[in-house]
Amino acid sequence: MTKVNEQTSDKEQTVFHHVENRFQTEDREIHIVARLEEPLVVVLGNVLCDEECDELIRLSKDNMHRSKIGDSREVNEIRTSSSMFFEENEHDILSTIEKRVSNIMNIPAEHAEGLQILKYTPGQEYKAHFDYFSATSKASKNNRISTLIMYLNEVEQGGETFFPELNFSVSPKKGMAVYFEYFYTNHDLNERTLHGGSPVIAGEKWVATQWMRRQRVR
Ligand SMILES: O=C(O)CCC(=O)C(=O)O
Ligand SMILES: [Fe+2]
Repeated sequence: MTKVNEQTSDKEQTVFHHVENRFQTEDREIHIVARLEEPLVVVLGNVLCDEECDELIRLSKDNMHRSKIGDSREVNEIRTSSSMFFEENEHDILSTIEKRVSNIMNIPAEHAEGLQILKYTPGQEYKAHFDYFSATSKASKNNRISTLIMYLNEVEQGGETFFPELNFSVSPKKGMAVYFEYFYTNHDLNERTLHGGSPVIAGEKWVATQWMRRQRVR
């Protein structure tokens, strides 16, 4: 009993500081649709307008490559989708979105990796994984601390973002997003952010993923 009490009073610090049902970024009102407290997972609405979603897909369409993961950058069966990264501010629309995402995640844009676009066709998936790098990898010196996955289209069937340790999944909905963070001192909490993309059953699935690093990257 005492132990449980100790744990609740030692609630971990979070970076995401929005508590209202709706909050304002420089250019857009964002809606909080659902939240889980520890680890913090927040479902957000009204993150991108339809035109921004369409434009991100249009701009990346011709540059999609079979996804590579990890330090070795090898093609791996863990992720069967196609992907690409934008360079920072490569297009006007990116700087707008970059600022908004930085507001939402409450981390300066200098900590942001290039926005990643992922495309899944039927049968393609992203098996359960962590977004942070393992302590033994070079990249962990400036590790990722939080993720925002933005849904760019309506998926006919399948393609949920699932969190197996939390018994929780988010169905893709155009313009919405899911946020989570994993820099907690309690490593069990970080490990509970295990997540993946379920196989798409019908239609295509497009997402834009923003990862934030602990220190600046530019
Ligand atoms: O496609 C999804 O729902 C998950 C994507 C993901 O986990 C990632 O980009 O790190
Ligand atoms: Fe991920």
